[in-house]
Amino acid sequence: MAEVQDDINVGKPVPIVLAEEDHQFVLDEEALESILLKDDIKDRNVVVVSVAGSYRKGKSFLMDFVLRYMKATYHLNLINEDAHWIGSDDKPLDGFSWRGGSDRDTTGILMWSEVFKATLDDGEKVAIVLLDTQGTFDSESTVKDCATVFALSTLLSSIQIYNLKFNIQEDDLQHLQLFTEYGRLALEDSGTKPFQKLQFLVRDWSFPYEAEYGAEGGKKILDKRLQISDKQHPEHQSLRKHIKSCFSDIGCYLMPHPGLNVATNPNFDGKLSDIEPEFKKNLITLIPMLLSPNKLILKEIGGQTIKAKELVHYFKAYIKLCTGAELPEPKSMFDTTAEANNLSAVASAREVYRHMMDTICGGNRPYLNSNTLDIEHIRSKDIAIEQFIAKRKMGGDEFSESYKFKLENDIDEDFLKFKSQNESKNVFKSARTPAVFFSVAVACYFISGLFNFFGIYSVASGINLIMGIALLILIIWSYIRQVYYLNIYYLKFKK
Ligand SMILES: Nc1nc2c(ncn2[C@@H]2O[C@H](COP(=O)(O)OP(=O)(O)OP(=O)(O)O)[C@@H](O)[C@H]2O)c(=O)[nH]1
Ligand SMILES: [Mg+2]
Repeated sequence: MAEVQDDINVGKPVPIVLAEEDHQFVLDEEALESILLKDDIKDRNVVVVSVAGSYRKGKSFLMDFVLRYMKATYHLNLINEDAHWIGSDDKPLDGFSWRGGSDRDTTGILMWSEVFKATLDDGEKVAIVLLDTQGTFDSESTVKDCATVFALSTLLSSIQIYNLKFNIQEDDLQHLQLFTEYGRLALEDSGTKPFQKLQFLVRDWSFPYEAEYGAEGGKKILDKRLQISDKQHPEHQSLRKHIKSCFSDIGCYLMPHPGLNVATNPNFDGKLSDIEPEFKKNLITLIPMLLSPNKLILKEIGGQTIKAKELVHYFKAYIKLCTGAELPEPKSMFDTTAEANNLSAVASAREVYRHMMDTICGGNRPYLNSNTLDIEHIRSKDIAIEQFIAKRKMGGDEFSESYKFKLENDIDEDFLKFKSQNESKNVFKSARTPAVFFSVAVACYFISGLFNFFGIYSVASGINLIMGIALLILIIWSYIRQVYYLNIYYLKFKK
């Protein structure tokens, strides 16, 4: 066993996606290439295992046991020695950095420097990559940060472990929906399920009398949580449909509590002797269940397996997409609700303005002089803005200030339309065009008469021609105007 333990010291966690101070994520291409473009790795198809979920819930701790399994199974070929991979009782746990305490530890995305080589049952030689990720919802990360890390790791992994504590709650599913939707936006729709295996992992499951620890119990709970029925609110139904449509395989495992030493002792260093035997027993079931050679899932994108060297390109492409301006910014539930409140208040206030102006200077109202129109505009605008301010909205005055500004702009835009509609009703102005052609025709008539009088018939007939053209244009102009107004009245009537 000492052999297994010592060998764990080979390899180290390498930050691949770095979290910068200004909430930007940067890919360390050199580090990524140094791991994935090794000669003996780059042409192998990859299996990518990642863990994600909220911060301080034992993700890195779990990945270190995964590492022990990987070392023993794929490095030392101890496949048949069942539980031996877990190591001796007195060895501290190391690998990906983990620790106690309430502040976040892991940031960005880390990749284990050693890629494990495995041979599948059909003889195919593959490479296994391990990722540990920054926890979501710590006090320093924005919703966008959380969505970026979660989406990236889901996009790039073939097995995503969704690490939860105590239970699968509705908000866990809502966050999963938000983050996977964000990831799905980055993908082109290929008509297939965009992601592969999602493994819910419920830590500190406290109700074994209801559903036993392990995958069987997990399935019971998962089926219950993801069940869709007609009695459910449509919001709950669509959430569940969304999750099911995103992953080709979804499983759940219920883990027992690891004991008070693990959870509360500041000097706990990961020794198995300090961990509850039930927890250890379940680690021995869980990890091979996901990662033994016959359980490995090759990473696929758009139905195609991916080689290690290609994974480098996907990392580059996805990070560019997730950090660029193309994707909409995911927001907190509060911001989203406050925004929706404010936008609907803007829309109804704008409607008030439009309605008032319509009754004053709408299509079927007579022409108003521009002074009166300006006064009516200011009056209607004031009433609309008062209504916007009076409407109850989430987010407070400061939040709604920018929406008030938007309302003012929208109203000013509407006013320009009302103004030009009003102008078109000005008989003097609208008669300007036909008047010009009419005058040309009358002038031509007299001038050609003059030339006829002096017997210069050729010039007179040229001028007659111009007169004819002017009259023709006049007729076409009146026809077009008539059709235009008939259309407007028809559309209004239809509304
Ligand atoms: N209650 C409980 N604590 C655990 C479990 N597994 C690990 N821990 C403890 O949880 C603490 C945090 O472990 P980490 O692995 O660093 O947690 P993390 O999720 O990686 O945290 P971040 O990197 O900050 O996101 C440590 O004190 C572990 O001893 C578990 O299953 N249950
Ligand atoms: Mg961690």
